[in-house]
Amino acid sequence: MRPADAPPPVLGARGLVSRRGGPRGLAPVDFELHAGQLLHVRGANGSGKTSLLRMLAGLLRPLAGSVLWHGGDVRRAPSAYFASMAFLAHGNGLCGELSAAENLRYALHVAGTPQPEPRIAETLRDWRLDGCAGLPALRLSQGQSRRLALAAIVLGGKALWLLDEPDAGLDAASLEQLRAALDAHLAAGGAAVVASHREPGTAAAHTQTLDMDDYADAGYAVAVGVT
Ligand SMILES: Nc1ncnc2c1ncn2[C@@H]1O[C@H](COP(=O)(O)OP(=O)(O)OP(=O)(O)O)[C@@H](O)[C@H]1O
Repeated sequence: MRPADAPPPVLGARGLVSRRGGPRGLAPVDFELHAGQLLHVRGANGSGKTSLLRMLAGLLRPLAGSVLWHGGDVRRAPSAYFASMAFLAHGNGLCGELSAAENLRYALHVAGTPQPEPRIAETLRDWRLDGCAGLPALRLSQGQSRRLALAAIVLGGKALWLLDEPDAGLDAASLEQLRAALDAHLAAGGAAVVASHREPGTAAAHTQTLDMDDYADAGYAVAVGVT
């Protein structure tokens, strides 16, 4: 049980039910995520991982339940929540005609987190995109596009990352870059929800697991891991 003076979780789901359900129907999801923690959402294709992330991102209205941000229902103070959150969907949200560097600047501007040019150049280097910074995004490979979208999330510096299969299409070096970015984000007090068929590779002490298959079998959600 949490001590009375402990801060509430940064993110929580209480009885959250997707109107899409999974293969076994509708079951409520509950979890609590504190600063410095990552929730790994795993499960079979169609088990509801994307639907859960879309509900957390405010893009899919739940059938029941609520999303809590610092203990308060996000519907009561949506601006504070959306200003603190970055969502990476299956698509990368790139503009094909703009160059990789222009896409990065544009994404940061739209997120309200513009960054100085040296930091943009440094991040492009970190993600091994400096060689294609001037290329139109439509010429980027699948993995390069994913890396660019991830670079925007990292550089944006939001407190909460919601990442739907961020590792899709990434090579070994980029997977390592993603793991390091997640570690740094958690170490800085950030939180993340990551849907993936792979283990995120973050320290066990900072990682919870929500298995959508278990919850589909049992009829309710289970979150295990750190307390
Ligand atoms: N746009 C939609 N309209 C209606 N049902 C949908 C829609 N998108 C997904 N579903 C259904 O919702 C359920 C959960 O799908 P979801 O995409 O959340 O699963 P997932 O666990 O992310 O799968 P995957 O691992 O294949 O990405 C599935 O039964 C799917 O058919």
